[in-house]
Amino acid sequence: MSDRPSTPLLDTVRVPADIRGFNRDQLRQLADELRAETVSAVSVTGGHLGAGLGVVELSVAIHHVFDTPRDRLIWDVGHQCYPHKILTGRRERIRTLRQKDGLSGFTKRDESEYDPFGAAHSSTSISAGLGMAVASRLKGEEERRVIAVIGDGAMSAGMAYEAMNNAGAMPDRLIVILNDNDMSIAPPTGAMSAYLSRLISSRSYRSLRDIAKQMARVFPKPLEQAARRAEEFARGLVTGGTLFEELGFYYVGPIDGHNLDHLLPVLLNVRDADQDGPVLIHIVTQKGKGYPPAEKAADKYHGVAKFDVVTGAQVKPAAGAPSYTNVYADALIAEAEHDPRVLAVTAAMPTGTGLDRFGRRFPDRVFDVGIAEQHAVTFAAGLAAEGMKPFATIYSTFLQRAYDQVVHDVAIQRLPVRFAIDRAGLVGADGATHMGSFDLTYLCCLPDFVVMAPADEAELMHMVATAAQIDDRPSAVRYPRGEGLGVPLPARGTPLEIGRGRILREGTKVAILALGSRVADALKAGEELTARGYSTTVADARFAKPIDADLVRRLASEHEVLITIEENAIGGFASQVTQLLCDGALIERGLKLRPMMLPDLFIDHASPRDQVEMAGLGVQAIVAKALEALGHNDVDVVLTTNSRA
Ligand SMILES: Cc1ncc(C[n+]2csc(CCOP(=O)(O)OP(=O)(O)O)c2C)c(N)n1
Ligand SMILES: CC(=O)[C@@H](O)[C@H](O)COP(=O)(O)O
Ligand SMILES: [Mg+2]
Repeated sequence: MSDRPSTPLLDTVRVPADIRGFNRDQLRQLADELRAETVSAVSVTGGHLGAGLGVVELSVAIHHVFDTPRDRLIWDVGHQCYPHKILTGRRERIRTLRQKDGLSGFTKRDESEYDPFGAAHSSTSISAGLGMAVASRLKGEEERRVIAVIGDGAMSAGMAYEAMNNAGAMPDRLIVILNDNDMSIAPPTGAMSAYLSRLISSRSYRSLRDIAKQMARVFPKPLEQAARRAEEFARGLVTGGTLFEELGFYYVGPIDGHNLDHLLPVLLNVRDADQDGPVLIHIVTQKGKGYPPAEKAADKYHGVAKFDVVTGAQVKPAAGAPSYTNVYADALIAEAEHDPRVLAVTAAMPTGTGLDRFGRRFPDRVFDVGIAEQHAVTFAAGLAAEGMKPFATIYSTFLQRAYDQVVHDVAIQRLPVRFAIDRAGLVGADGATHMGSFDLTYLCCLPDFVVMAPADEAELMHMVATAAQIDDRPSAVRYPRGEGLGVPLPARGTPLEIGRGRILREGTKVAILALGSRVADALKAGEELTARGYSTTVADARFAKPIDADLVRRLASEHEVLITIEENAIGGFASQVTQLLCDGALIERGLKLRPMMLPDLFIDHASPRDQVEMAGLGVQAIVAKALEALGHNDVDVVLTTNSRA
């Protein structure tokens, strides 16, 4: 039995086809129930709330008007899709959101036919939608609509403009709904955001009559009675070209995205018009709409922990060690106090990266460039070319988008951009799309890059100080999501010798050379192995590139088994180590080398602890790996020490 609250209309909805015959009053009631159900579900799972609350009416309206899943509906980013999931056959599982084996927090193709395109990184919807529209035309399909819903924040990214530039010159019918809530995760920045605000304030909301007039002008075949009547008034009405019209879109709006009386006729008209070319419907909504604690919060409850529905109070984690993010911010502040050239760049993630903290201390030295990772990197390259010390502070997963900029604009020119890569490794509930699995691979292959990973938060401070001093080439420090280990912190980091690791525990038979977030578990595994009679050395590599060649050679020549371990996919740290050992022929001399890394699969949402186990990188897995190398096959490792993953 489900513990979901009973809701009279929502209970009758299993799939969107069930609401196609609803009248407006029923749709309004459905929207109210859907909002309450969304709040109730997220209160027990945590997750992205504010964005979904802002598109409740839109979700109802789209599924009422369009023939989903035959018509394709793409949610940009996908973090606003919980109401959509509830309406599309996933209500029974909605309280499993973001948990192991539960529903994803984003749209996902293999989860439902109502999710025709997966997302989680922003600003992909117009491109994907255009591809689908063109495919539909080429296949000769009849009347398949494609709808892309994109937020004002996502509209700040280059990909959205690349897609509009393409779509505006194509004959294909693509319906883009710009969901403008004047929010990104933080308040939006940039000239486009200011333009949208001006567009809204210069036109205010369209009245129904205004909308009808505008539609009559835009679409030659207005189907609604209201629109037909309004057509008479519409002749000669010139609304002035918006940027979108200049790009070849039919622009409709701005309209109140919470008002079904306005949304429904507009969507119906757009659905039935036989107009060629793309349409952009500009709707204005409120992030967090209808749930007072979210409406009042500065972040509109973008992402929340579990919370009390009545008060909105979120469950606070027990006070623990400071997060890597905050330690990074403090370390950067400490560097910036000593050097006015230290600057920080974020791509729309000021809170997630800790740069809001830095910005409170140095408001003129932090740059939020919007959801624009590619630009962020090349902007930082420009700063570095002029002698500044930019810290491009970007989540590992989002830096993927800017890879050519990292290679072409930074690395080839040896520009000393400092990459502070947050959320490196396993990230938990956001799942496969947000894993920081690849940064070591994609950075360590670049000539001359310095790549560091701290074993704890004090090490992070030292690595930030090291990066601040590296003036002749690019460098990166990658660190995990969440809390540090609670070690004492200096007021300011001390620069490290580049390419030098450190021994943390001396042994004779097994050596574990660990990087970054895996060092702590490596130490526990070393303790366990030693307790079992296999004297174990544990070393912290500190640098994934350049690796400490002396240390690696020493570990390889003095031990029977050498394990490397990192929270990254193949091609990262281990690849550097094996290359060195192959060159030195140490492997041929009988070394049992066992590289441990993330497995060759995309790891879905689960708790970080579960993910470490799923990845086979926990304490038990390390111990088992060593025992297997020593010839003990099929060992079922039960830890004898206090070591836990
Ligand atoms: C490429 C990329 N960079 C950063 C993010 C992090 N991110 C997720 S949602 C979001 C804000 C999106 O704002 P908007 O599109 O307006 O949606 P809203 O939350 O306001 O509904 C950001 C920056 C991301 N998902 N993808
Ligand atoms: C949707 C999105 O991309 C962000 O909201 C992301 O989920 C934030 O992740 P953190 O919680 O790790 O900051
Ligand atoms: Mg927004």
